[in-house]
Amino acid sequence: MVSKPQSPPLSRSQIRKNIRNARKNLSKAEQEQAAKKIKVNFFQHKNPPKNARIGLYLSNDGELDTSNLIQSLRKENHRIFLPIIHPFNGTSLLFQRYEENSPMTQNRYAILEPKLNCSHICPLYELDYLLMPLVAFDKSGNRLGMGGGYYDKTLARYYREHMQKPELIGLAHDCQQVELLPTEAWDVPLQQIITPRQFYQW
Ligand SMILES: Nc1nc2c(c(=O)[nH]1)N(C=O)[C@@H](CNc1ccc(C(=O)N[C@@H](CCC(=O)O)C(=O)O)cc1)CN2
Ligand SMILES: Nc1ncnc2c1ncn2[C@@H]1O[C@H](COP(=O)(O)OP(=O)(O)OP(=O)(O)O)[C@@H](O)[C@H]1O
Repeated sequence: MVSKPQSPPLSRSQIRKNIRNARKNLSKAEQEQAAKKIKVNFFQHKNPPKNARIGLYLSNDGELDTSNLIQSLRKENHRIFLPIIHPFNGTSLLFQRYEENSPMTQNRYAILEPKLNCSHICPLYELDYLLMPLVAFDKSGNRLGMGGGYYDKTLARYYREHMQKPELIGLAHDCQQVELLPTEAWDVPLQQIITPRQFYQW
């Protein structure tokens, strides 16, 4: 039998482009549904410790909307932290407390982040969970991000020093799953991924 010619595997940048388009094409109604389901799914599978410290993100570029989840976590007295692009090295992330009245500013990608206040920064190893944005994920928990390497660089430094906390959890739409991602040495795989439909754990 003649086997079908295989198309070459897509590159990281091609996958990034395709999946960014797919999630940007989700309708407003689909985004709202997804935001509600992710909240339900989170509390179904995770039982945060009392007054947990949770790293999160504010959605951009069709990412899964975290606003419902943030509201519910706050109601239960958990503490939310958002990424700030490091003011000195510009290549890694700091996590700063995000409250309802926190002063905010736009970063270089026009994403809102808390205005730097060193006394509100939480060291990574004191976060219980880090809920991370991603562009694509595969069946092994590999993660492809926006291409800045911010999370990879932040976690690489951290991983050399600490191992236990935080739990690394990706949040994504179901359409962001791909069969196999081409990986790089610096990629930090996720331990769990929550989508509106599924909970994956490795
Ligand atoms: N919501 C959210 N916040 C986040 C991240 C994220 O992925 N999502 N990040 C995760 O690391 C960091 C920011 N990383 C980003 C990297 C690239 C682009 C981006 O839009 N790039 C443009 C080109 C921008 C330019 O250079 O002008 C593009 O690719 O179209 C956005 C965020 C920190 N905060
Ligand atoms: N631990 C690291 N040390 C040094 N450079 C790194 C490290 N991690 C990533 N990089 C650099 O960052 C660049 C972007 O990496 P990559 O494409 O994996 O980012 P990403 O995972 O898509 O983005 P992000 O983590 O911000 O969501 C790469 O070209 C790589 O050279």
